[in-house]
Amino acid sequence: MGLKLIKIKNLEEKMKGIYSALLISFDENGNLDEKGTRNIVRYNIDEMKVDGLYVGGSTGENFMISTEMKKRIFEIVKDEAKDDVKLIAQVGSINLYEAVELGKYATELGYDSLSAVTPFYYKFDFEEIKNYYMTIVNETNNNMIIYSIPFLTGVNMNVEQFGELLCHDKIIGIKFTAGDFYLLERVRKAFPHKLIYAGFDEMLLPAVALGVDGAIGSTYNVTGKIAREVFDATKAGDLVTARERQTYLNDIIEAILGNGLYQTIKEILKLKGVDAIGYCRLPMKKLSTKKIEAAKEIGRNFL
Ligand SMILES: CC(=O)N[C@H](C=O)[C@@H](O)[C@H](O)[C@H](O)CO
Ligand SMILES: CC(=O)C(=O)O
Repeated sequence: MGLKLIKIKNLEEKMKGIYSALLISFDENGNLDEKGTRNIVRYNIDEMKVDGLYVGGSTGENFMISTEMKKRIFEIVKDEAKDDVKLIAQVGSINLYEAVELGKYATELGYDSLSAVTPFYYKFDFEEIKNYYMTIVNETNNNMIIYSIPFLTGVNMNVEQFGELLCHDKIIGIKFTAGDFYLLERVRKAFPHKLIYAGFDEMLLPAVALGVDGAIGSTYNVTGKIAREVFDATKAGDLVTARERQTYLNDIIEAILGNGLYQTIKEILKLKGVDAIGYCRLPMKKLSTKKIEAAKEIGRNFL
């Protein structure tokens, strides 16, 4: 094996596993609750036993906050997590200058890899998308994980296009948040040494069956241990256990989605004793008193 391949394989080994897409605590006026956010970080590491944190994702309400606040979040999460777990900083933005600035910032803080959502809103063509990733990688010299989430961005890439990005050494993987398992399998086969993370928690089992290296999800902030059971059982070929655990996980996810995704997970964290304020940023709404009660009920019943 060539030296380069060994290096890539070592990195891939280290970055595998279950990552929470980190929730951030905000107060009622949308200010960052730093102490609460630190407590969520600790809960993920100490109680959910995750292998890593994905910071600044959809779950981090990242697209609704200022550059300065994004930087502060990267800073306090690194300060709290230290080197306990792997850290991925999602820096993607349709303002490429912001993405580069954040990428440099997170790289200096010591984040293990960057990730960037495919640029969205305008219909960027593939040449533009490729230029976006190459710019971030070249300016930061950090690793990059492509964040593909077509149901929110409208950006669909095919195997050839993923391949054009993944052939770059620094582009180490994909966070694949889609239900297109044919595409997932084709990418897996074409790039056996790249990292693929499953993005939909409710479809973890089939993604692991197809050979993903890890998973990044919002619900793992509170279901991390169940996710690991699904992951391990599927890998071990124990499909009876894997399905039973995925079904249990999906009962929880269905209830959470029905009550308000991020708001409900934040309420469950509080129920679990995590001292965080736990509002979401506008325009995301507050839970009604009834829904707060329902969120607690989900936590009490399942977790
Ligand atoms: C938009 C969003 O939050 N996506 C997450 C990951 O990509 C998932 O973890 C989902 O939240 C989860 O699978 C529930 O649908
Ligand atoms: C993985 C996910 O939920 C996120 O982007 O935050």
